[in-house]
Amino acid sequence: PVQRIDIVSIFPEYFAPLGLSLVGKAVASGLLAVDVHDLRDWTHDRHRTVDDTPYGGGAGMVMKPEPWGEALDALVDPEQPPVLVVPTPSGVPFTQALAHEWAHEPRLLFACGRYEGIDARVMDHARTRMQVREVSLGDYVLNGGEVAVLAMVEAVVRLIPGVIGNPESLVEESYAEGQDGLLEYPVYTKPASWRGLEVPPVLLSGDHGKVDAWRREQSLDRTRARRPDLLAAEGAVADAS
Ligand SMILES: Nc1c(O)cccc1[N+](=O)[O-]
Repeated sequence: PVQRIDIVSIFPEYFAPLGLSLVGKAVASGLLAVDVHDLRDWTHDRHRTVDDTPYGGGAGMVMKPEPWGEALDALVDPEQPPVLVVPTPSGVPFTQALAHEWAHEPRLLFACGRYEGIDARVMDHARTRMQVREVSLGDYVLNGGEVAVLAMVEAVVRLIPGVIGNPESLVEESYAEGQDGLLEYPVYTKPASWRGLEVPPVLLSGDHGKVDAWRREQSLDRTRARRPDLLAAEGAVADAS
């Protein structure tokens, strides 16, 4: 499983929360090392410049290749190169399957770029010495990759055996799926009545068959309403079988 995660960003303070969460516990228990680096440590000019205007024109700024090249030179061990993960809106979708895949990698290096992106030659050059994964968390505009890296690091680290107390190996688990690719059903706990709102009586019936049936119906209703795309995939499987 993952033993070492490096994160490079011009906002290293963004990753302070990692020390609090389950990631912090995993690091404290020696399960893995997580190191955050300031990209500007690999600049040499007075203003510690990391970006410049785009060739070909256009708005915004692009991250210069030199600092990234030097950062990767410093952080990549040729004997055990990491998977380089670059969050970008132009990436392939990040999925639970990818989280599982990366949880098996001994080393991961997350490169946080600004929205307009990192000079493409950085990824091209990196591909000569490590696997490079350009991934997107979703189709919305962020100002940089830091938020995406926080999400991806959590998704990956929680899968490492021993991190959330699950001694077994990387158990295959679905993402939002309650069962069979459907969304989770609604959940309830005490009190049975709250502000005039009652817990669905079936859940208090003690009839596990009825509870299971009710939950499946709820999952189906929710999936139809919120994620018809999952049903299409489900349907496709049904058709194929
Ligand atoms: N969407 C977005 C962005 O706008 C900037 C950096 C990373 C991402 N992303 O991973 O989805």
